[in-house]
Amino acid sequence: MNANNNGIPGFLERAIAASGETLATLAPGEVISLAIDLPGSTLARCQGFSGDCRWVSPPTGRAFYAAGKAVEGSRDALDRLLSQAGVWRRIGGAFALPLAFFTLPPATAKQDLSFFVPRVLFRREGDAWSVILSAGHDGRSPQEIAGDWLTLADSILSPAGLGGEARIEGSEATPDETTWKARVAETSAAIRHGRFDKAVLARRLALRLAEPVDPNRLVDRLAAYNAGSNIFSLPHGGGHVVAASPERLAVKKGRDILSDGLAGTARNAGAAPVDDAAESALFASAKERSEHAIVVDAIAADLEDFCETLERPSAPGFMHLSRVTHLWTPLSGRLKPGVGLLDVAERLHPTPAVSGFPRETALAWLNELGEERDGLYSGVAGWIDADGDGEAAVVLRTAFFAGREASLWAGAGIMAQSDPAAEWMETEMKLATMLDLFADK
Ligand SMILES: C=C(O[C@@H]1C=C(C(=O)O)C=C[C@H]1O)C(=O)O
Repeated sequence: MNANNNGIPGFLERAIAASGETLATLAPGEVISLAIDLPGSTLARCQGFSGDCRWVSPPTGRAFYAAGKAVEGSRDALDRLLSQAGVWRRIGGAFALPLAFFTLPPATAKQDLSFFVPRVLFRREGDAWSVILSAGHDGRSPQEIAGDWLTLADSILSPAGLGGEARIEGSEATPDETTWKARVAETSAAIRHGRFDKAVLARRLALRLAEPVDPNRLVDRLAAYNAGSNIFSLPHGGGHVVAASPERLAVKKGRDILSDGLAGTARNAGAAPVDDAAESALFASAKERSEHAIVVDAIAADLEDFCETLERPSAPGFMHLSRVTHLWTPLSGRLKPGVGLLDVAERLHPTPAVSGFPRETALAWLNELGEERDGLYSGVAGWIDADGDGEAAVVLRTAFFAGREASLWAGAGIMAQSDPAAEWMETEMKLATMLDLFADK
């Protein structure tokens, strides 16, 4: 066992042994989650975590470190788990509700929601730590399940692997700069002809790395520079999606719901915390303000259907990030009884911040231009607990890593008066969030 574990494995072994009889009753279709509050601050001294899934949210003091999949599936299966306590049996743990991770595809794709419940998940809420061990019915004996939990727990509590130096050997932009700028001009012309109001054009930067990198290390480094964002790494399509997302599509706690209207971008040079001139120009720009208003109006219209009350600030504020500043309008409401986080996320996604407006016309236009977003860029990633509370983030400032290949994406909201060179610069600044991971190598 790992030297940094501070007696956690022994503690887990005893807790698991006490639940052995319940494990033996696991029936087909059921999931059992054993939630154990961990003693004191032993985990705070841990020198890094591993695993194949993590979610870190510095502003809330929340972090999840997870490994394995106890069960996975689509929205129906997740609804069944969430709605029937008898199907997702929870044992122990004062506050440590079990949880699932879920994703929605990129704005331009049409797949459904998918989810998984990790086998082992360490959960931090401020100073409180717990571990949630989950198992689906797969024919294994209680002893085998227990052994697997302990092995995975031990692997998570090991510092992240070295994983090579993140040095870039080569890169390729698709489409190239000239083609992308021409697309921007074409899009603005289509808007002036009245086809739609806004479209979010994106582009890909493919990197070839000298060696594979450990996504866990990337998350740690992103957290150091993007402390206001949700930073995560999720297993996806044979690799990992890593992101530092500034945009919360939906956050639900009890019946309170929150959604970020985020659109309109200026540079944030990084030398000073805030670039005042760029910020004032952003606020004063008719183009940026209407691009922003389209997003806020669309989110508000969708939330109205779900909410008893909805609050919406009359003017946007600013969200300052490591490389850019955005116009930001947080909307908050009280949900009607029975409305779930997944209902809200599925309705809002994709917002005009990542697709355009009206949604279907803008998406048809992107399709015509041949934009095929990969990884989870402009999709959604989130977590939901057994009470139905959780968070859905828009997958932005992101890259998909598989072996030595990385695929980075960024986009910009195109309006009638867009300047192709300025929009290209905006995508460069957005890409820099992920490129900064490699800059000092
Ligand atoms: C599309 C992206 O970001 C979105 C688009 C923005 C804009 O057009 O101003 C700002 C924030 C995000 O909602 C991206 O990061 O790729």
